[in-house]
Amino acid sequence: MQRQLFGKTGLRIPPVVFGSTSLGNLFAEVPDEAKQQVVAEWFRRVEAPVFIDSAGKYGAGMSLEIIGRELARLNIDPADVVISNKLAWTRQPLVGDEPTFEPGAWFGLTHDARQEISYEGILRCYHQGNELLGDYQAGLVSVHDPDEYLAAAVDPADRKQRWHDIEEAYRALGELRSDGKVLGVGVGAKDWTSIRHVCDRVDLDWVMLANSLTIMKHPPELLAFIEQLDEAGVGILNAAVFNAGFALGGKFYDYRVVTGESAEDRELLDWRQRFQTACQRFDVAPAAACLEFARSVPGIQAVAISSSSPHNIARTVAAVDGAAPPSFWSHLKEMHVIDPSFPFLG
Ligand SMILES: NC(=O)C1=CN([C@@H]2O[C@H](COP(=O)(O)OP(=O)(O)OC[C@H]3O[C@@H](n4cnc5c(N)ncnc54)[C@H](O)[C@@H]3O)[C@@H](O)[C@H]2O)C=CC1
Ligand SMILES: Cc1ncc2c(c1O)C(=O)OC2
Repeated sequence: MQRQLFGKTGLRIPPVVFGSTSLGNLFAEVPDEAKQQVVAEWFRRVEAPVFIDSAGKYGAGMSLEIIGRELARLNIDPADVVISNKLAWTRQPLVGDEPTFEPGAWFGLTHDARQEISYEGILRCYHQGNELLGDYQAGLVSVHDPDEYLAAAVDPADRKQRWHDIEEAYRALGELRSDGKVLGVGVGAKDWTSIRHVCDRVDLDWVMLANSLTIMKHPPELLAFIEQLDEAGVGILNAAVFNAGFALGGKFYDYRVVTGESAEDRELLDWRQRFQTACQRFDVAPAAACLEFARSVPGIQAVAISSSSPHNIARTVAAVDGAAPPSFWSHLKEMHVIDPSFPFLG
């Protein structure tokens, strides 16, 4: 498993990094036992230092808390782990029965979360994250989902204010970097055009794309942006490369349920059918195809995968080093399962 230099962070990272939404009960309450096994599997399947992606939002701090607890239980040396914490939400006491943020997404939470994007707010996210991590610390930090923060603007003046908040948050993160507290500053978002906007205004070391460059979706404009990032020496993590599980048969596509009722949904289901048929014909595991595709564009150093079950981690990690035959990729292009003009693979 070949490690690569990660943007301007100075870190050498493995081709697979571990996402941790499931430790925060995204879409389902995962038993604590399974979470313990998931963290242990990370260290069994990838040579240290292992790279973990988390966020204060994941389970309103639950994901960070469990990471800290399990690393300590496994006696992991802090030098053997890199934790990337996406900042924007702080843990708050739970008032009432249900958390108020992202209803329907998180299950079995003990806390609520509040969005805090500003100079002071982002520092609160950072410090609280390190408290939740206990003996460990975030070595990388980013602003989480600036796309959603901007999309919530009610008018142009509000949007301008929100950009100001984001820039102030980055001013604070830049200080953490120049003080030597963190190794790099980045961004994590599902709308890659918002990442491009941030890159135009802020000096980033790395970015995390989510739901954006996948076997299902790979617009040429994004490929051009990735090339630009690569030339500028900005690191790239590719996340949610199964489009939140949809490509593998899950019911969520980019974190919304596909019911099959709209024309768009029918197209998605039709795509999946054609993808699965091709995988069967060439005897390629769908997850392996998604992972190879997600790493095929130069400039991407790693994919972020998350798992609610400890059982598929070994398989997923093994798949990252595998390669499907070129004939499989040309077939996907011929069948328009992937864009025939995609310049890599096959
Ligand atoms: N805004 C941001 O910055 C975002 C960051 N992320 C990061 O990326 C990570 C991965 O995203 P996910 O939400 O997990 O989306 P994903 O596209 O990786 O899909 C995950 C789903 O696929 C399943 N799965 C994983 N490996 C499998 C296998 N080998 N066989 C069958 N099923 C398998 C998982 O159990 C889960 O249901 C997150 O944990 C997070 O760290 C994800 C989304 C947004
Ligand atoms: C809004 C939202 N939905 C799902 C996910 C994230 C997110 O920010 C994330 O970072 O990982 C999965």
